[in-house]
Amino acid sequence: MAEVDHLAAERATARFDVEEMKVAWAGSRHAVHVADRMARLVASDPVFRKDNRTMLSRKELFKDTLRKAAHAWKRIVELRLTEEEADLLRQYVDQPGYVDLHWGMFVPAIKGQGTEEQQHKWLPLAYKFQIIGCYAQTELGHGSNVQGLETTATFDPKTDEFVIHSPTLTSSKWWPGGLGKASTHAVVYARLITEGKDYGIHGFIVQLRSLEDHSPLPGVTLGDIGGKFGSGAYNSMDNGVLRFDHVRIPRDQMLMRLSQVTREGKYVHSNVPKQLLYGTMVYVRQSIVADASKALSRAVCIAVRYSAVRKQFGSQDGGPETQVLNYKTQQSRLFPLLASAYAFRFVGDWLNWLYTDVTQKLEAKDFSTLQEAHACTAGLKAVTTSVTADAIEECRKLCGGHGYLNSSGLPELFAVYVPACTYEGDNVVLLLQVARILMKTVSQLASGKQPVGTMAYMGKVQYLMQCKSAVSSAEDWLNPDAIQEAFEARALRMAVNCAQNISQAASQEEGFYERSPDLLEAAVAHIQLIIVTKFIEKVHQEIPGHGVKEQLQALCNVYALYILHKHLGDFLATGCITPRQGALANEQLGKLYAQVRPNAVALVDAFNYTDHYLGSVLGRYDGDVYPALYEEAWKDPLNETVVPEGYHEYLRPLIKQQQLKLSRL
Ligand SMILES: CC/C=C\C/C=C\C/C=C\C/C=C\CC/C=C/C(=O)SCCNC(=O)CCNC(=O)[C@H](O)C(C)(C)COP(=O)(O)OP(=O)(O)OC[C@H]1O[C@@H](n2cnc3c(N)ncnc32)[C@H](O)[C@@H]1OP(=O)(O)O
Ligand SMILES: Cc1cc2nc3c(=O)[nH]c(=O)nc-3n(C[C@H](O)[C@H](O)[C@H](O)COP(=O)(O)OP(=O)(O)OC[C@H]3O[C@@H](n4cnc5c(N)ncnc54)[C@H](O)[C@@H]3O)c2cc1C
Repeated sequence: MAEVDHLAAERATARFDVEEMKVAWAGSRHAVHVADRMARLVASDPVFRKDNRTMLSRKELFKDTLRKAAHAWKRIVELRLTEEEADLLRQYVDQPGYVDLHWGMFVPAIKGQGTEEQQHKWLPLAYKFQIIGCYAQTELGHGSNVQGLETTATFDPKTDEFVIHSPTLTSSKWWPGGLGKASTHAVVYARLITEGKDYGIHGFIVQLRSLEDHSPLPGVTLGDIGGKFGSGAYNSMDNGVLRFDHVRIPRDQMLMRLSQVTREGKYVHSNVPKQLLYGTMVYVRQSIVADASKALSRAVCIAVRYSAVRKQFGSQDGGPETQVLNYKTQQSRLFPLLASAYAFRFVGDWLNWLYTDVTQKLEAKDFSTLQEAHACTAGLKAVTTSVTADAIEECRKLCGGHGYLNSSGLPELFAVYVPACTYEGDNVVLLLQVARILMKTVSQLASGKQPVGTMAYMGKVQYLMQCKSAVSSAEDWLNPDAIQEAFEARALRMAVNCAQNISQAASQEEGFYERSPDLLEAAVAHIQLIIVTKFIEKVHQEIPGHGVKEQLQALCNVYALYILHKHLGDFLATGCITPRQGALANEQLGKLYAQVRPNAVALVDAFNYTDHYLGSVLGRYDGDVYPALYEEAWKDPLNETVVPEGYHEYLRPLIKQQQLKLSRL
């Protein structure tokens, strides 16, 4: 706890129990305690220091990542941490590295697509780090179009092996994290060819490097793909390139849970949907939604605390300067982001529940919710990451000039975060998947088929296509039913409009192609409806703690009315609300901001982030920003010498030359 709390006055104005809000945010009292313990464990360990990260060269940064990963593993083993604790510890170490892909994709790919026998063989090795794995799907020529991958895995019945080969330059694996320098193994996605026939993409476990000296195995060419956006940031990750020259692996290293190749080379597909091959991506997409709320809440925490500390301009009578957080413009930019952080947190929890539920159903051979899981993970991944990336940049601007300094933590957070809009599925490509499912659902309405899950509202088509909002005062917008109906009507009408336009095209495919910009917007409207709905449902639950429910209610309304205001064109164009009702929503939004203002600092305190995890002099818990900024500046390598290197070569001769010229005048 800080000795001098420059934000004490702010904390004193909070009208709710912050400790109970921590529980609402984390999900349970247990979750708060575990997270707290792990965060402090990391913060107090000098090996996990990260304040100098942006000043390291790529090589130093990579070595630092290896050191931190090894140290984290040592602590996990020494302290006998549970899986939950270990995951949190890695999260608080907060440095992208090969372990993310090892635990996050390699292990889940084997769990999801390997037979029991294969899991039995490979998982213990992975669990003990006797092998390190990555997920090698994307190629130089194709990422989004998975069916377009070119790497081949040709079965050779003579030796009972697959021959893995990269036939072209564009078939080189390109991007997999952990591949460049660290991984010994990969799950490689390749076209399976047997008995002369191409059966499409399948996963194979392939060893890449020697377990003795880490050198590439014969036929394997691999390395790092080079520096990436920003200093520090994602450059700690060794995203890699990989080519195979007829590399042989035993037949039983094909992941055979979904389909098999027999000893004779016969291809057998189990009676399951082929999309289960994409299961690892679905799993990671749902984790990315939870991750979005973490990244967004970090940025918002920095911007809110700093905005409470920072003062600009005085009152007209020469009184004290105004905290920038008191400016209505600052509030209207910042509070929707604060509300979005909470919204993403709760929708992330719900998505995690949905994913678990679908997984259990799949194990019981019930595939009925597969489409729902795909639409929700793809759509929520796309919307939450796009919003978060933009929001981090907005938080940088909200912090003025100081936000541009590395010591604010925001440039690095942005650089680390933006690829989330691309990896695990480009956001536009994923939203078009949602749109495809929306169009399918609309086309089935006429046949009387009742949509289910998050599409169920479309079943109310008769009503939602013609309903008119009953809102007649700003307060009416506090009614969750009014919000829900407006969002449902907007999403449905946008989808139906798209479907009608597509039906006028020469073919469904051509119509979809022509209307894809509108389809994107319809998909976003549908996903925003899900986020609003899940927030409303959360607030309807019993939530203990003085004032906690009221604050969440206010944030829920901020989120919904902000989206309504931002996308007013959609709501008006589809006739769901009138311009007057739009203006009333904006009026209500202003009142809600005033309600959030005294609680803002406490609402970000409830994220319970240590100063180490935040990594920002502007976001310090104690608000003592200026001495910290001043001190940080002196740590820059440029300040190691008073006179800079290069002075004698470049500055002195220049100055002297000018002096000489002047003296000749
Ligand atoms: C590792 C991190 C761990 C934890 C995360 C925690 C925090 C995150 C922090 C950091 C993350 C760290 C690192 C990131 C690592 C990144 C890794 C990667 O990027 S791996 C590579 C990912 N690649 C992609 O995502 C590719 C995107 N493309 C696709 O998914 C598909 O090709 C696409 C869906 C676009 C198209 O597929 P295609 O087969 O061509 O199908 P089509 O459109 O015709 O659809 C056919 C049919 O299938 C249905 N469908 C498609 N996808 C799925 C799915 N996933 N599940 C279920 N069903 C699916 C589709 O709806 C259609 O159905 P119908 O036939 O119409 O019924
Ligand atoms: C930091 C990072 C880490 C990664 N880690 C891994 C990893 O561990 N393993 C792995 O296998 N891969 C990894 N990837 C690769 C990643 O999954 C792909 O980059 C991603 O799926 C996007 O594919 P792409 O690069 O082919 O983009 P492209 O598909 O080439 O996208 C280029 C543009 O085309 C547009 N576009 C493409 N198709 C369509 C369409 N049908 N309709 C409309 N517009 C379209 C996109 O919206 C985009 O604007 C990583 C990528 C990054 C950046």
